[in-house]
Amino acid sequence: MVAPPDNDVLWARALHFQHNGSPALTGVSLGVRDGEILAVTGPRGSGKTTLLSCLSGLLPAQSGEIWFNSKPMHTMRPMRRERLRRERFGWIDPVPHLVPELTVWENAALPLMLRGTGRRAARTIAREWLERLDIGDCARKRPRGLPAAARQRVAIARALAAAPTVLFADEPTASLHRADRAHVLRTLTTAARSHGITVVLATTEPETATLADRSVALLDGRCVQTVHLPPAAESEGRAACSLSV
Ligand SMILES: Nc1ncnc2c1ncn2[C@@H]1O[C@H](COP(=O)(O)OP(=O)(O)OP(=O)(O)O)[C@@H](O)[C@H]1O
Repeated sequence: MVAPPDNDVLWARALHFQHNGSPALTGVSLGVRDGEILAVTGPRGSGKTTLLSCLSGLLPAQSGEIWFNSKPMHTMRPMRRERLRRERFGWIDPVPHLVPELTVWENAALPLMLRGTGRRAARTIAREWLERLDIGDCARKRPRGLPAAARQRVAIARALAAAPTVLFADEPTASLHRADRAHVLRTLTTAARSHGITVVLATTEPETATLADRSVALLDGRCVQTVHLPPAAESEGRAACSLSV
Protein backbone atom coordinates (compact mmCIF):
# COMPACT_ATOMS: atom_id res chain seq x y z
CA MET A 1 0.00 0.00 0.00
CA VAL A 2 1.38 3.43 -0.97
CA ALA A 3 0.73 6.19 1.59
CA PRO A 4 -0.86 9.42 0.31
CA PRO A 5 0.91 12.79 0.08
CA ASP A 6 0.98 14.60 3.45
CA ASN A 7 -0.91 17.69 2.29
CA ASP A 8 -3.88 15.74 0.92
CA VAL A 9 -6.74 15.55 3.41
CA LEU A 10 -8.41 12.98 1.16
CA TRP A 11 -6.68 10.75 -1.31
CA ALA A 12 -8.28 8.09 -3.46
CA ARG A 13 -6.72 5.56 -5.76
CA ALA A 14 -8.33 3.39 -8.45
CA LEU A 15 -11.89 3.55 -7.07
CA HIS A 16 -14.44 1.24 -8.64
CA PHE A 17 -18.14 1.17 -7.83
CA GLN A 18 -21.09 -0.53 -9.52
CA HIS A 19 -24.77 0.06 -8.74
CA ASN A 20 -26.43 -3.34 -9.17
CA GLY A 21 -23.87 -4.36 -11.76
CA SER A 22 -23.96 -1.04 -13.62
CA PRO A 23 -20.57 0.71 -13.46
CA ALA A 24 -20.58 4.19 -11.90
CA LEU A 25 -16.88 4.63 -11.08
CA THR A 26 -14.25 2.88 -13.15
CA GLY A 27 -10.84 3.60 -11.69
CA VAL A 28 -11.01 7.13 -10.25
CA SER A 29 -7.88 8.46 -8.52
CA LEU A 30 -7.64 11.92 -6.98
CA GLY A 31 -6.30 13.92 -4.07
CA VAL A 32 -8.02 16.74 -2.19
CA ARG A 33 -5.71 19.20 -0.46
CA ASP A 34 -6.36 20.55 3.01
CA GLY A 35 -8.56 23.68 2.79
CA GLU A 36 -9.09 23.29 -0.94
CA ILE A 37 -12.40 23.80 -2.72
CA LEU A 38 -12.50 21.09 -5.34
CA ALA A 39 -15.27 21.04 -7.94
CA VAL A 40 -16.22 17.67 -9.40
CA THR A 41 -17.85 18.39 -12.73
CA GLY A 42 -19.44 16.24 -15.41
CA PRO A 43 -22.74 15.58 -17.12
CA ARG A 44 -25.63 13.78 -15.47
CA GLY A 45 -24.82 10.17 -14.75
CA SER A 46 -21.04 10.69 -14.97
CA GLY A 47 -20.53 9.43 -11.40
CA LYS A 48 -20.28 12.63 -9.31
CA THR A 49 -22.71 11.58 -6.55
CA THR A 50 -21.21 8.10 -6.42
CA LEU A 51 -17.71 9.58 -6.09
CA LEU A 52 -18.73 11.91 -3.24
CA SER A 53 -20.57 9.03 -1.54
CA CYS A 54 -17.47 6.82 -1.72
CA LEU A 55 -15.08 9.57 -0.59
CA SER A 56 -17.32 10.34 2.39
CA GLY A 57 -17.60 6.69 3.38
CA LEU A 58 -21.34 6.59 2.74
CA LEU A 59 -20.85 3.92 0.07
CA PRO A 60 -17.89 1.57 0.52
CA ALA A 61 -16.01 1.43 -2.80
CA GLN A 62 -15.92 -2.09 -4.20
CA SER A 63 -12.20 -1.74 -4.89
CA GLY A 64 -9.54 0.93 -4.53
CA GLU A 65 -8.20 2.94 -1.63
CA ILE A 66 -9.43 6.03 0.23
CA TRP A 67 -7.25 7.76 2.79
CA PHE A 68 -8.38 10.50 5.16
CA ASN A 69 -5.64 12.46 6.93
CA SER A 70 -3.20 9.68 6.03
CA LYS A 71 -5.43 6.98 7.60
CA PRO A 72 -6.89 4.25 5.38
CA MET A 73 -10.71 4.50 5.30
CA HIS A 74 -11.10 1.54 2.98
CA THR A 75 -9.95 -0.88 5.67
CA MET A 76 -11.94 0.69 8.52
CA ARG A 77 -14.71 -1.26 10.22
CA PRO A 78 -18.18 0.11 9.40
CA MET A 79 -18.76 1.47 12.94
CA ARG A 80 -15.50 3.41 12.90
CA ARG A 81 -16.21 4.75 9.40
CA GLU A 82 -19.65 5.86 10.57
CA ARG A 83 -18.14 7.72 13.51
CA LEU A 84 -15.63 9.39 11.23
CA ARG A 85 -18.43 10.49 8.90
CA ARG A 86 -20.45 11.89 11.78
CA GLU A 87 -17.57 13.70 13.43
CA ARG A 88 -15.45 14.95 10.53
CA PHE A 89 -17.60 15.11 7.40
CA GLY A 90 -20.58 17.21 6.38
CA TRP A 91 -22.99 16.63 3.52
CA ILE A 92 -25.32 18.89 1.55
CA ASP A 93 -27.86 17.28 -0.79
CA PRO A 94 -29.35 18.91 -3.92
CA VAL A 95 -32.64 19.26 -2.03
CA PRO A 96 -32.77 19.94 1.70
CA HIS A 97 -33.87 17.12 4.00
CA LEU A 98 -34.99 18.88 7.17
CA VAL A 99 -36.90 17.52 10.14
CA PRO A 100 -40.38 19.08 9.80
CA GLU A 101 -41.21 18.82 13.51
CA LEU A 102 -38.15 20.87 14.52
CA THR A 103 -37.69 24.62 14.17
CA VAL A 104 -35.13 26.04 11.77
CA TRP A 105 -32.53 26.61 14.49
CA GLU A 106 -33.11 23.13 15.95
CA ASN A 107 -32.53 21.67 12.48
CA ALA A 108 -29.31 23.64 12.09
CA ALA A 109 -28.17 22.63 15.59
CA LEU A 110 -29.08 18.96 15.26
CA PRO A 111 -25.65 17.52 14.26
CA LEU A 112 -24.03 19.44 17.11
CA MET A 113 -26.55 18.18 19.66
CA LEU A 114 -26.25 14.61 18.35
CA ARG A 115 -22.53 14.97 18.92
CA GLY A 116 -23.10 15.96 22.54
CA THR A 117 -22.98 19.78 22.41
CA GLY A 118 -25.37 21.27 24.98
CA ARG A 119 -28.63 22.75 23.68
CA ARG A 120 -27.77 26.36 24.55
CA ALA A 121 -24.29 26.27 22.99
CA ALA A 122 -25.63 24.47 19.90
CA ARG A 123 -28.38 27.09 19.55
CA THR A 124 -25.86 29.94 19.70
CA ILE A 125 -23.67 28.38 17.00
CA ALA A 126 -26.66 27.45 14.81
CA ARG A 127 -28.13 30.95 15.06
CA GLU A 128 -24.81 32.54 14.11
CA TRP A 129 -24.71 30.45 10.96
CA LEU A 130 -28.34 31.18 10.15
CA GLU A 131 -27.53 34.91 10.44
CA ARG A 132 -24.54 34.52 8.12
CA LEU A 133 -26.76 32.81 5.59
CA ASP A 134 -29.34 35.63 5.84
CA ILE A 135 -32.07 33.50 7.40
CA GLY A 136 -31.63 34.43 11.03
CA ASP A 137 -35.16 35.81 11.17
CA CYS A 138 -36.55 32.34 10.33
CA ALA A 139 -34.83 30.65 13.27
CA ARG A 140 -38.03 29.97 15.25
CA LYS A 141 -40.15 28.90 12.27
CA ARG A 142 -40.77 25.36 11.06
CA PRO A 143 -39.15 24.59 7.71
CA ARG A 144 -42.46 23.64 6.03
CA GLY A 145 -43.58 27.21 5.38
CA LEU A 146 -40.26 28.44 4.01
CA PRO A 147 -39.38 28.86 0.32
CA ALA A 148 -37.02 26.24 -1.17
CA ALA A 149 -34.08 28.66 -1.24
CA ALA A 150 -34.47 29.37 2.50
CA ARG A 151 -34.74 25.66 3.31
CA GLN A 152 -31.54 24.98 1.35
CA ARG A 153 -29.81 27.74 3.32
CA VAL A 154 -30.90 25.97 6.52
CA ALA A 155 -29.33 22.75 5.24
CA ILE A 156 -26.11 24.64 4.43
CA ALA A 157 -26.10 26.31 7.87
CA ARG A 158 -26.59 22.87 9.45
CA ALA A 159 -23.61 21.48 7.54
CA LEU A 160 -21.32 24.42 8.35
CA ALA A 161 -22.37 24.73 12.00
CA ALA A 162 -20.95 21.30 12.68
CA ALA A 163 -17.51 22.58 11.52
CA PRO A 164 -16.67 19.56 9.39
CA THR A 165 -13.13 18.91 8.24
CA VAL A 166 -14.51 18.08 4.79
CA LEU A 167 -17.85 19.23 3.43
CA PHE A 168 -19.34 17.25 0.55
CA ALA A 169 -21.82 19.37 -1.40
CA ASP A 170 -23.75 17.48 -4.05
CA GLU A 171 -25.16 20.08 -6.46
CA PRO A 172 -26.12 22.24 -3.46
CA THR A 173 -27.88 24.90 -5.52
CA ALA A 174 -29.59 22.64 -8.05
CA SER A 175 -33.03 23.29 -6.56
CA LEU A 176 -32.61 27.09 -6.43
CA HIS A 177 -33.53 29.82 -8.88
CA ARG A 178 -30.60 31.15 -10.86
CA ALA A 179 -30.71 34.46 -8.96
CA ASP A 180 -30.29 32.68 -5.60
CA ARG A 181 -27.59 30.29 -6.78
CA ALA A 182 -24.67 32.67 -7.03
CA HIS A 183 -25.34 34.21 -3.62
CA VAL A 184 -25.78 30.90 -1.82
CA LEU A 185 -22.67 29.44 -3.47
CA ARG A 186 -20.56 32.49 -2.68
CA THR A 187 -21.71 32.34 0.93
CA LEU A 188 -20.87 28.66 1.10
CA THR A 189 -17.42 28.97 -0.47
CA THR A 190 -16.52 32.13 1.46
CA ALA A 191 -17.56 30.54 4.76
CA ALA A 192 -15.58 27.41 3.95
CA ARG A 193 -12.47 29.42 3.07
CA SER A 194 -12.63 31.59 6.17
CA HIS A 195 -13.11 28.56 8.44
CA GLY A 196 -10.55 26.33 6.69
CA ILE A 197 -13.18 23.78 5.65
CA THR A 198 -12.23 21.60 2.70
CA VAL A 199 -15.09 21.34 0.18
CA VAL A 200 -15.78 18.72 -2.48
CA LEU A 201 -18.48 20.24 -4.66
CA ALA A 202 -20.31 18.25 -7.35
CA THR A 203 -21.80 20.38 -10.09
CA THR A 204 -22.98 20.24 -13.68
CA GLU A 205 -22.55 24.01 -14.06
CA PRO A 206 -19.27 25.45 -15.38
CA GLU A 207 -19.88 28.80 -13.63
CA THR A 208 -20.14 27.04 -10.25
CA ALA A 209 -16.77 25.40 -10.83
CA THR A 210 -15.16 28.84 -11.23
CA LEU A 211 -15.61 29.42 -7.49
CA ALA A 212 -13.38 26.42 -6.76
CA ASP A 213 -9.60 26.25 -6.59
CA ARG A 214 -9.49 23.29 -8.94
CA SER A 215 -11.94 21.20 -10.88
CA VAL A 216 -11.89 17.55 -11.83
CA ALA A 217 -14.11 16.46 -14.71
CA LEU A 218 -15.76 13.04 -14.74
CA LEU A 219 -17.12 11.24 -17.76
CA ASP A 220 -18.60 7.75 -17.62
CA GLY A 221 -17.08 7.14 -14.18
CA ARG A 222 -13.54 8.24 -15.07
CA CYS A 223 -11.55 11.43 -14.41
CA VAL A 224 -10.98 12.99 -17.80
CA GLN A 225 -9.57 16.40 -16.94
CA THR A 226 -8.13 18.39 -14.03
CA VAL A 227 -8.16 22.18 -14.24
CA HIS A 228 -6.41 24.54 -11.81
CA LEU A 229 -8.23 27.82 -11.76
CA PRO A 230 -5.93 30.55 -13.15
CA PRO A 231 -4.72 32.93 -10.43
CA ALA A 232 -6.50 35.95 -11.98
CA ALA A 233 -9.87 34.23 -11.96
CA GLU A 234 -9.17 32.88 -8.49
CA SER A 235 -8.46 36.28 -7.01
CA GLU A 236 -11.48 37.69 -8.84
CA GLY A 237 -13.68 34.95 -7.37
CA ARG A 238 -12.28 35.49 -3.90
CA ALA A 239 -12.44 39.27 -4.14
CA ALA A 240 -16.07 38.99 -5.14
CA CYS A 241 -16.71 37.17 -1.85
CA SER A 242 -16.96 40.21 0.35
CA LEU A 243 -19.37 38.61 2.81
CA SER A 244 -18.31 38.64 6.41
CA VAL A 245 -18.70 34.91 6.91
N1 LIG B 1 -29.06 3.68 -6.90
C1 LIG B 1 -28.67 3.43 -8.15
N2 LIG B 1 -29.03 2.28 -8.76
C2 LIG B 1 -28.64 2.00 -10.02
N3 LIG B 1 -27.85 2.81 -10.77
C3 LIG B 1 -27.48 3.97 -10.22
C4 LIG B 1 -27.86 4.35 -8.88
N4 LIG B 1 -27.32 5.54 -8.60
C5 LIG B 1 -26.63 5.91 -9.70
N5 LIG B 1 -26.72 4.98 -10.66
C6 LIG B 1 -26.09 5.03 -11.99
O1 LIG B 1 -24.69 5.22 -11.79
C7 LIG B 1 -24.18 6.14 -12.73
C8 LIG B 1 -23.55 7.32 -11.98
O2 LIG B 1 -24.60 8.00 -11.28
P1 LIG B 1 -24.31 9.24 -10.33
O3 LIG B 1 -25.62 9.61 -9.69
O4 LIG B 1 -23.16 8.94 -9.47
O5 LIG B 1 -23.90 10.34 -11.40
P2 LIG B 1 -24.03 11.93 -11.31
O6 LIG B 1 -22.94 12.47 -12.16
O7 LIG B 1 -24.06 12.35 -9.89
O8 LIG B 1 -25.41 12.20 -12.00
P3 LIG B 1 -26.62 13.16 -11.54
O9 LIG B 1 -26.15 14.53 -11.81
O10 LIG B 1 -27.74 12.72 -12.42
O11 LIG B 1 -26.87 12.86 -10.09
C9 LIG B 1 -25.33 6.53 -13.62
O12 LIG B 1 -25.30 5.70 -14.77
C10 LIG B 1 -26.55 6.24 -12.78
O13 LIG B 1 -27.65 5.92 -13.60
